[in-house]
Amino acid sequence: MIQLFHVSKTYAGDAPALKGVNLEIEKGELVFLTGPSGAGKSTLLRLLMGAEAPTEGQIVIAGRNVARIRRAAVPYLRRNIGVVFQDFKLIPNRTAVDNVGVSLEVLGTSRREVRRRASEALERVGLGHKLDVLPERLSGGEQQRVAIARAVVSEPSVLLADEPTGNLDPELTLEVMELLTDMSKKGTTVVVATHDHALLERFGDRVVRLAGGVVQEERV
Ligand SMILES: Nc1ncnc2c1ncn2[C@@H]1O[C@H](COP(=O)(O)OP(=O)(O)OP(=O)(O)O)[C@@H](O)[C@H]1O
Repeated sequence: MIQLFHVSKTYAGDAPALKGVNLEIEKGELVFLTGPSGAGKSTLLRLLMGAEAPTEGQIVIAGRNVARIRRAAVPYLRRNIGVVFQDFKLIPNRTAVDNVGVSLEVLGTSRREVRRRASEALERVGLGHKLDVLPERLSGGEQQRVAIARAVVSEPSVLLADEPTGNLDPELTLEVMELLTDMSKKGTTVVVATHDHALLERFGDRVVRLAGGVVQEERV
């Protein structure tokens, strides 16, 4: 599902953030990306989502080369790759269902269809009873689940998450991880960057450790 061939990324004037990374991730795998601060985890996720291009190498997602980002590839990436970040920023004056619908609206889906699919996505994350609630009335874990629903509403084949449980207490962390595990079991390829060793111990089928931009160790 995801293949990286000799991928390097150098920001102007700096030492490389990634150096010759080779990686293959199968459909439905749940992969943790870990390593010390500055190791290149976020850089790797940004390359996968097409937010940046690698300096060298090829990145193939679902058979499509995304390394050379052209405008034409952006809608394809939006549909096929869902993204969740630690500072997931919901729109404060829009309800849960409207927050989730945003990514469909930009794809030109009709209003009725947006509502139907956004409601379904919220049901999947256990928030079917909070469709019309504003973010400020939701707990931290519920807000994070809305962000996950927003990331998966277009049924992407790949879900990328950067420290998705960084702001959550242990109980909510568990809740979010169980949700991500469940999605991978249903066929979504999930890549999670995290520093949290407890998560790796408990959920990590596969751990890719980065240090200084190089893949150091892999546990499968
Ligand atoms: N936009 C940028 N411009 C210049 N250098 C950058 C940029 N983004 C990242 N870097 C550099 O690339 C290297 C890797 O950073 P990256 O954010 O990928 O690490 P990380 O493993 O995600 O770290 P953390 O765990 O702290 O989030 C660092 O040396 C960082 O300073």
